[in-house]
Amino acid sequence: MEKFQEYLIQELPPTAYYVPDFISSEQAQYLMQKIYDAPKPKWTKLSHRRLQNWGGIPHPKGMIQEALPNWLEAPAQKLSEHGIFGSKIPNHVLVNEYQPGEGIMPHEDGPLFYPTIATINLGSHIFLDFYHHLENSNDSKDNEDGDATNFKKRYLASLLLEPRSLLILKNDLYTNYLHGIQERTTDVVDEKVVNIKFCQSKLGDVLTRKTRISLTIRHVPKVLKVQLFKKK
Ligand SMILES: O=C(O)CCC(=O)C(=O)O
Ligand SMILES: [Fe+2]
Repeated sequence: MEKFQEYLIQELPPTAYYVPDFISSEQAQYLMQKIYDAPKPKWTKLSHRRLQNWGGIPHPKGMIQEALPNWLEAPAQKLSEHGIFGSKIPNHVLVNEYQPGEGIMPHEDGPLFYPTIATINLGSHIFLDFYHHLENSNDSKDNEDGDATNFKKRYLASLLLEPRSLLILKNDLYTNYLHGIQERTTDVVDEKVVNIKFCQSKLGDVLTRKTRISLTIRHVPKVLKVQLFKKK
């Protein structure tokens, strides 16, 4: 992890690292091609994004593990060599695709995962927003305001995720805060974007979203050692 020390985001609770230009344009192109080469049924369409699940489906009783394809194994391996997952090797990758105007509700990633997530960003910028948990915000009683107002009050800060960057989230920020992506087609870079010094964009820029892909790389500790089909 020492390698990434210069990319620590001091303005957020521990711990976030934002590494610009983590992969080359060629590597980005290659990953995108592999993602779009996947057969159509590999995509799960949700109402505000679509996704590909690689490595198995995480489940409280344990994930029935499938080997990662080579094109995902390589970046997963590289990340574990950096010590991002302690001694663990990532065994799960969720690919998310967002069209402009799509996003993901504020949420936490939960107990099925080792509490670290590494995200490789492709295609377009996006803002990842962080929120306090209800019990940590100043006014925990105004639940009735409705979700939108509520989240406005609980909003903490954002990271601008530019294409080819790597984001690492762990510790308190992973466990005790929510993250989400607002459903917008443009984003204005303001002082709430706390990683701007690592970005190409500048304060005041208005950024138009294009199709964005994220590779969220994780370690699922609980796996079932079952073999459904005997290998010949
Ligand atoms: O697309 C992203 O960067 C965030 C996705 C996310 O939060 C998740 O898959 O849990
Ligand atoms: Fe998440």
